Amino acid sequence: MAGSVASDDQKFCLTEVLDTFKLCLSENKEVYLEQYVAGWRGLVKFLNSLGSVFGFISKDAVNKIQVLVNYLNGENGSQYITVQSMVKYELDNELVDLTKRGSHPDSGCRTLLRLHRALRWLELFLERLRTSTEESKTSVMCAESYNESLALHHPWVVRKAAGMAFLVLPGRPAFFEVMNVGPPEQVVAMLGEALPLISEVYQITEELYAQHLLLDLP
Ligand SMILES: CCCCCCCCCCCCC/C=C/[C@@H](O)[C@H](COP(=O)(O)O)NC(=O)CCCCCCCCCCCCCCC
Repeated sequence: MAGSVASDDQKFCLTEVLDTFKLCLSENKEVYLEQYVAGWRGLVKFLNSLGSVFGFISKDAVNKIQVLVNYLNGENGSQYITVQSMVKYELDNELVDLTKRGSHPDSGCRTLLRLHRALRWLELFLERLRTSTEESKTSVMCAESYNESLALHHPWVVRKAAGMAFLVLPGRPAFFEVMNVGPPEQVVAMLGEALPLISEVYQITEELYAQHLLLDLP
């Protein structure tokens, strides 16, 4: 729809954001960095619309998005078209700190890894939302998803702050409202379509990182 592209600030619709992740996959199953980053941008916008308590989370996400955008727009941008090409380029040219942060503290590989771990949180959370009932609490679904994913990589103080932020998440009805997808049945249907793609992007990245022993980059 032309209208939805024209204005960036119009009412948020989560369907469009999740659709961005569909565009991430190339024919031979490589992950386009530009679309991946665009997906995260949309999610951050959504997060911001939930209130300023989430500011410390969106700020970190924005920083990481910016690091990747800078690579994409930089002089070696053509090496950053896909996550696969980025990994190859950075490893071949020794641009990644593998054991301890040193001369390459903000490599594309380590930066993307943080978002990749957050994508797992998203997958778990959306699956819980999809199968939730009217009685389900967003704060609980969010905390459970976080504990199973990102929390495993966060120090105590970050886990504590995150846990406190989750408590002020809007309840399920208001949350669905902000998603702006339509009635609950439509939300469930949309999530059912979006989740397999998010999952695939996650899986492909996970395997790539595992293959190159990059899953614990500092
Ligand atoms: C809907 C509620 C959203 C809750 C978001 C859950 C994720 C909680 C993450 C808490 C991160 C706290 C900020 C600090 C992070 C950093 O320490 C840490 C490590 O980085 P470093 O190695 O460079 O130090 N950074 C990270 O792990 C990256 C975090 C990126 C989080 C992005 C979250 C975007 C959330 C988008 C919400 C969209 C929800 C849509 C659902 C319908």
